[in-house]
Amino acid sequence: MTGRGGHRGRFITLEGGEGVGKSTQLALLAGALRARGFEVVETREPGGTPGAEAIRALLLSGEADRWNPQAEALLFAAARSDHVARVIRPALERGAWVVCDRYVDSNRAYQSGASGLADEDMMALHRIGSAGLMPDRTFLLTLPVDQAQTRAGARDAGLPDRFGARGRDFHEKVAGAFAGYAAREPERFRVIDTGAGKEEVHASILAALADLMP
Ligand SMILES: Nc1ncnc2c1ncn2[C@@H]1O[C@H](COP(=O)(O)OP(=O)(O)O)[C@@H](O)[C@H]1O
Ligand SMILES: Cc1cn([C@H]2C[C@H](O)[C@@H](COP(=O)(O)OP(=O)(O)O)O2)c(=O)[nH]c1=O
Repeated sequence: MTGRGGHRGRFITLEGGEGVGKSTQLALLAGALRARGFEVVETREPGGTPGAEAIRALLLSGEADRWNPQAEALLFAAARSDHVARVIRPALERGAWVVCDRYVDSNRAYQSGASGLADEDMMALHRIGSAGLMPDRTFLLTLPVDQAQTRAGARDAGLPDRFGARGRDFHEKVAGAFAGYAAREPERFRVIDTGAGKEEVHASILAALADLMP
């Protein structure tokens, strides 16, 4: 999509399990892109619009079994549909860069890879809800599950949400599913280990965006 001045907006997503460093890296990346003079829209899923934030509250609070996996998948796709239509597409059309904390690959990894639904069904929901809009680049941030849980535990002061509260096996399945998608789509994905310091990880992410810079 080409904005005014001929600059094409880019759509970047950060994916990975809880506590791997997505929000930290999103803020650093947005700052670096702004320093290069781009308009940058920082956003997250589920959420990013009033309607999608309302759905987020339904999804992340309450009992572990509040929703069955099918209902959960539909709610995430509904939140994404509103977010894409009201925020992401308009931003890309005016030539902005959009950096988003989680997107459809989270739907695939959590509701399909770890909860047993079919990946093709998640992609079908994405086609219906969001015309299948895919990112230009997806960073899969990786860290061993126990280290990520330690980081998330320190951040959340021992109060995890409905997903964070699931067991280690669930989070291992999520990580395995993400790795599988990244291996199958090497053009779109870059896998970044976040065991190093924040600035070092940030530098790796910027280097892995060089081919998309105008
Ligand atoms: N490279 C890093 N090294 C050490 N701690 C980090 C690093 N990146 C993030 N953290 C810390 O780990 C916690 C989880 O990071 P966060 O960015 O919130 O993860 P996510 O958004 O993936 O859940 C935060 O307290 C953050 O400050
Ligand atoms: C976007 C999305 C998120 N999720 C889950 C992953 C997270 O556990 C939760 C969002 O919580 P969030 O607090 O944003 O994640 P993090 O702890 O990584 O900062 O929702 C899905 O299961 N499917 C999806 O499509």
